Amino acid sequence: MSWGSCTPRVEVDTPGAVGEVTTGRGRGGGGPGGKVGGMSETAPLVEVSGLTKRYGDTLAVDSVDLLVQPGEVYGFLGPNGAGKTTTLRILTGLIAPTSGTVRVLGGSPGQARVLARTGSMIESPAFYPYLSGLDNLRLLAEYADVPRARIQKVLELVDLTDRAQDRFSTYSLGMKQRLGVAAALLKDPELVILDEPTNGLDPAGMRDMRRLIRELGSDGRTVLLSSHLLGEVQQLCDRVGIINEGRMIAEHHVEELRGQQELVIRAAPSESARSVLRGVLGDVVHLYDDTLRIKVDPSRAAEVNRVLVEAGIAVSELRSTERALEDVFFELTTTDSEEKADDR
Ligand SMILES: Nc1ncnc2c1ncn2[C@@H]1O[C@H](COP(=O)(O)OP(=O)(O)OP(=O)(O)O)[C@@H](O)[C@H]1O
Repeated sequence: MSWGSCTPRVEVDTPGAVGEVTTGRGRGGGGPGGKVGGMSETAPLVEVSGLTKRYGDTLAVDSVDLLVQPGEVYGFLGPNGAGKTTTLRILTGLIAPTSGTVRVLGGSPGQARVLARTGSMIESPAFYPYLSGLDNLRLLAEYADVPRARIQKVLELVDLTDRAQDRFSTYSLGMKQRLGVAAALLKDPELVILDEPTNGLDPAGMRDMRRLIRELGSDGRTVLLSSHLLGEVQQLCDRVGIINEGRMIAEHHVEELRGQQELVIRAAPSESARSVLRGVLGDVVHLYDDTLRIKVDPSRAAEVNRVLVEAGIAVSELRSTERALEDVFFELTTTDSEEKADDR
């Protein structure tokens, strides 16, 4: 867990790693009259270019580019081990990248003036178990020079006021996570970075956390969160970056991803149908089990039907569908989608 500048217990595997990771290229960084480091109001809050992190032979993050714009809720989506936490740890100054350019709020990650405007929860919250939630927050507030009145405010925000006097060790996982978010919000940050905030929570805990994140987003704050849950990102985020094996494989508005329509066809023999349609439409045609999925405008349904019928193929079903983010992710992270057809 990281609180940016207000934690006494940050996890740093490269001491002094912060601050020296930018080249000063910064699209939003150089001009006068901005918020932090001369950053203008409309400049991206997070700018990452060619970010790479290597651990020995493991390439945890591989040439990642990422822009997070002010006021958006950005979802960083990927399976376990994709490189999400490593990227977020770099953005919060906990570790240094091997190479690449990183600017956060117009400055370098980990710079005091950047940390003062960033709240983060990376991995599991780490609090003193024998202290109450309130006392844990008091310690952090003192460390970060935050007025005590703010503590009550953040406890209300995360709906923990009633349990604030109880020991941290008695909290449920959901409450622990919410206290983590409360700590991240202590400094009233412009940018909130949350690593898998619903991880390990039961359905009620997930619901509460999502509600909280929505509130943060609608409050004008910029939120960057990671998740391996497609539905979650779909519900919460404006834009999503999809990362797999360290590489960013797509970055889209959620609506763009979800909104892409396709035709779903059942036809026999299905292999022949795929060959015929690929001959006409190219590699937008995919066969999963015995179902063909074609990424074309649904208005081409009649044409597709005619092509198949003229080739002597019997069409038993032809409909258009909006792709779920899950389908998009599956496709993007599958090198040969037909080989993996059995998984569907
Ligand atoms: N300190 C480290 N030393 C060696 N390898 C590491 C270290 N931290 C991460 N890795 C490796 O880097 C890769 C990316 O890990 P990372 O934790 O960033 O993935 P993730 O997308 O956050 O996964 P998860 O959802 O499981 O947390 C993995 O192969 C991981 O084993």
